Amino acid sequence: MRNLPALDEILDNLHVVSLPMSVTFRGVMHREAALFEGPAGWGEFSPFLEYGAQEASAWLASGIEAAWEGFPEPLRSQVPVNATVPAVPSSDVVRVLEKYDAHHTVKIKVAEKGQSLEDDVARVAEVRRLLPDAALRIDANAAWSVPEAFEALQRLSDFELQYAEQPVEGIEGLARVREMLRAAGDQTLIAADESVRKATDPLAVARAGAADLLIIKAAPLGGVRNALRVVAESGMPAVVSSALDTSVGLAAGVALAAALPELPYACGLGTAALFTDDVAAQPMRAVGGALDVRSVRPDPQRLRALAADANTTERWRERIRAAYEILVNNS
Ligand SMILES: O=C(O)CCC(=O)c1ccccc1C(=O)O
Ligand SMILES: [Mg+2]
Repeated sequence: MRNLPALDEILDNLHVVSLPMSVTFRGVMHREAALFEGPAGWGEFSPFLEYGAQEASAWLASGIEAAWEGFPEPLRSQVPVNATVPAVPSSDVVRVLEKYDAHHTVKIKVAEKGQSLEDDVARVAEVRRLLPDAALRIDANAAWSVPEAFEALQRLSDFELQYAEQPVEGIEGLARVREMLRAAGDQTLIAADESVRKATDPLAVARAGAADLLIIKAAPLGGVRNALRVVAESGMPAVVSSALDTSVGLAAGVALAAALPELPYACGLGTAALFTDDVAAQPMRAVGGALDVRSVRPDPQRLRALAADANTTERWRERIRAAYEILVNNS
């Protein structure tokens, strides 16, 4: 990436925070993130704890873009967002939906470890019962096998899903599920997420024709400009999403959604609703099911109140050093 700041410019002004959540997501009740300020604004570095330095380096490039370059010109002033329902028991669906102020589009997590297809069907059925007119999508995070995905999507087709996100692992898997559905007369759209953001080549899915849609996230794709390039080169419809970011990271997602020539789907940028506290005085919270396109700066008092402990902070500083090393070697 161009204009890499010095490592100390990032580390000297680093704020590591731990945000409390009101519902478990990816098995955790807290989300850790490192935030830093540069001449263009604030950037976020929040790769998940199990990610290695190579994968994390794209997230650092994204934070550096936000803080040192800023974002491209927006083409719209608001972006629609979906509500996200984690893999909760169906009896908790009402409580989760109440956290969102609008429900035109809902993404439901499925295929969680330790749960059954019946749990997923019950959760989706409950959302559909409560919201007969909403657009519903599911996300399996690559957890089904091909036969499991085929069975699950056939069972779920009664609920008229807008699309199914990463039902199985891998580009071939996606292509196979899609073919099996089409052969059975099922037109459910398939979206690729992990096969874009964790792939060495984010365009391989598009080239293989393995999916109908791409899920596009600023941080794992190395920033807003890189993500825009992936969408343009793919020639595919894109859905902008995020990764349980703080409001600083969500602002990058919003900037990406705002700069895309076409935005045919509501964005997965509504997850600030799942936190009980956030770094900004005015968090990136949707109003009327949409987010305003704007910059976010953390509130110093909130940064102090949400600061992670010394060990956690040192662990994040070390992750930044390792990720930075990779960016330097690639530049
Ligand atoms: O897209 C959304 O609605 C919210 C974001 C989301 O689901 C997510 C959040 C953290 C990590 C992975 C994912 C994912 O899309 O797989
Ligand atoms: Mg996903």
